[in-house]
Amino acid sequence: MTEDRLKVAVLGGGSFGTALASIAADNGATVRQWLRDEALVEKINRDHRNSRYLPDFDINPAVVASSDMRSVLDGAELVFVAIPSKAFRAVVRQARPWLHQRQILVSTTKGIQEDGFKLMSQILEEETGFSHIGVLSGPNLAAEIAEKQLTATVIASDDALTRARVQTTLGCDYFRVYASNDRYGVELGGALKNIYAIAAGMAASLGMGENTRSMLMTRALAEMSRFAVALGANPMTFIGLAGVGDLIVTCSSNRSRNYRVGYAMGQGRTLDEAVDALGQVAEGVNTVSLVCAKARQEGIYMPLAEGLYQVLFNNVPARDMAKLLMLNEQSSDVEFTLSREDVKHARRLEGDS
Ligand SMILES: NC(=O)C1=CN([C@@H]2O[C@H](COP(=O)(O)OP(=O)(O)OC[C@H]3O[C@@H](n4cnc5c(N)ncnc54)[C@H](O)[C@@H]3O)[C@@H](O)[C@H]2O)C=CC1
Ligand SMILES: O=C(CO)COP(=O)(O)O
Repeated sequence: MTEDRLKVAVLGGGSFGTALASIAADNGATVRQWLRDEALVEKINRDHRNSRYLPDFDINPAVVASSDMRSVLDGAELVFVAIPSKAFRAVVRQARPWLHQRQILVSTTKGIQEDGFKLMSQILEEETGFSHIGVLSGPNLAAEIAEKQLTATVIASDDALTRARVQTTLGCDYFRVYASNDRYGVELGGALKNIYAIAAGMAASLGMGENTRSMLMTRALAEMSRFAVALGANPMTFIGLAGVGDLIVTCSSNRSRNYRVGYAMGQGRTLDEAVDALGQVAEGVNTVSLVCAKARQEGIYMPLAEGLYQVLFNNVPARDMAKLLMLNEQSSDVEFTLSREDVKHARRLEGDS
């Protein structure tokens, strides 16, 4: 009967890759997980725990870890790539000899590549030329998934087979997989929200209140949507799980690594100290630089992202920046329901005042 089971490969031995591997195994798939660290491979296969990234949770014992990329990908029909954005392309290139047209490739990574401002599924497309490509994104703290807390996610792809296969492979009584055909919007939402999670962590550790957090999240959503519209994406996607849903969870939880970086900085740590103490990837640190550069280049108004950039990289104290922003911004509330002309007009008035 084993031959009938779907074969799933997960590239990446971090917390999210591990949580997804375990769900797929719970659902009856044959799951292999690739990671570089031999010692961790042995521990996962022996103890059925990822002691480095998810130490408190059992993994389904059917998940087999390996550092041999070829054996992990051999026969895999569905491949999840859960590798931080900085290493994403290199790992896909390493995998390329064992990838083939019929496979479904899904990125779970919420980041942007500097060169060409590429999202991860675009890298999958460029490196393989395959047609079954998707993105998994949503309010998905890995530790909560491992706890089997009720969770929802989005599989976004213009390919119906990719959407359906991921829904059946991961969907279960605690994990709901919604489908979207807006791959770009879903992926952009996941990357952008990390910026505001850092700002929310910072605001929390500076003792700012719930009104502040609510304002921050809502204006973040306006800013994300504005950026998305300027890049040709559908802002309506941002009112779904992969936009506002993910924004809420990462701006509210100290389980979010981006939030934790902001929190540590609010306590007086430098960016380097905060990132070192985390010991994992907080994609928002890199994303804020790339998004601000893009926004400046395209003339997109992004005061929150720009303010965070100044705090992170130009030593502007967070509290001073918050005061400055309060004086700066009094634009329209729900901007993406306005015409672009109205938005420009409001912006001109703001500039005059
Ligand atoms: N952890 C979470 O709660 C969630 C994470 N994500 C996204 O998933 C992506 C992966 O995240 P996690 O699994 O949490 O990552 P992680 O930070 O826990 O671990 C990343 C994994 O990638 C490996 N890695 C790093 N550089 C590598 C390289 N050059 N070659 C091979 N392997 C390398 C690390 O050794 C580690 O196994 C991130 O971009 C994140 O945005 C998405 C949803 C939830
Ligand atoms: O994207 C996430 C939850 O949806 C995880 O956020 P962090 O990368 O900030 O931990």
